[in-house]
Amino acid sequence: MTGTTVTAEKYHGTENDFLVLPADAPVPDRAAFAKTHCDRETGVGGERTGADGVLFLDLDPSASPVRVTMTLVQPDGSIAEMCGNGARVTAVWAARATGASEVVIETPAGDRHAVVQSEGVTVEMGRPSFDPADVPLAHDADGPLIETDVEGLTVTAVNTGVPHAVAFVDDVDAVDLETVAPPVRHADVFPEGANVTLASRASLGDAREGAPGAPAAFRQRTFERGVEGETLACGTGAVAVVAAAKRTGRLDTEGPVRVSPPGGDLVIVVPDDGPATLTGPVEREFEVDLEVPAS
Ligand SMILES: N[C@@H](CCC[C@H](N)C(=O)O)C(=O)O
Repeated sequence: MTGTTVTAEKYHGTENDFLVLPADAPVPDRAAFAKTHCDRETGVGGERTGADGVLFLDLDPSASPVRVTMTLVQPDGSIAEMCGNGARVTAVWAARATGASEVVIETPAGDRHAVVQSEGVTVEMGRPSFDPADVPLAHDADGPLIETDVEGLTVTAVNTGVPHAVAFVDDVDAVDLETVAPPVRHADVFPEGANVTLASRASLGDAREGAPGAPAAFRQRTFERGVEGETLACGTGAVAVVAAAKRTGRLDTEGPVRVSPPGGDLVIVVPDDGPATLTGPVEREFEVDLEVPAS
């Protein structure tokens, strides 16, 4: 350790939790910073020790709408192309800094438009793609991967900013995700790896008190690449559930769908021909001074 500290903020979106730092914070080795402070046993303190990643945010308040470049450094030091819950956190962070309710978030997966309202933050998530080149799938894959066995799990592969292998099961809680997911996450068919997302139908009666109403509902669990474990929510995963449900004939709607990971409730819209949206709550937890590891 150098003895240098930086002030970070801790946020979560439906319990997918992140440290947030301005991009010009003096952190020469971002991967080392994320590995140190995201560790679930020895990382940053708080209600839950550690975090699911560090968001380095570069704000341009003079743009109209304001723009933020979002870089998510994950607990293993990798950089994710997109993060739905991280984008919601980014939008709230930018709104607090500028007073703006509309924010454009620049990500490696493209620009994402976000709107911050008291009832939740909505992020435009782009169009889900099943195209093998977009997921991406291995070059010898002969078409999209739809309801296909991969390492014992029947999955549908879709890119919603990052790759997801979605498996529909009777009960997400009955699956030992930490055992089932790693072979799929590392399967040869996914040359860049994949997040592994489980989904099962939920009845509307399962809605938590105060949850936004929606005509169809799924429960969701996701094992995330980069975290290398289950997170309490995954926004790109929630969009992947709805996109895969439509693609496999389980759902036929352009309207809102409630998707409930363990950390809360999200509302997803996947139009037949247009960008998906993700809506959900964001909370700012605290501010903390953290040591910067030597580079
Ligand atoms: N939690 C995120 C997804 C973050 C990226 C993922 N771990 C990957 O590497 O693909 C979300 O809310 O979308």
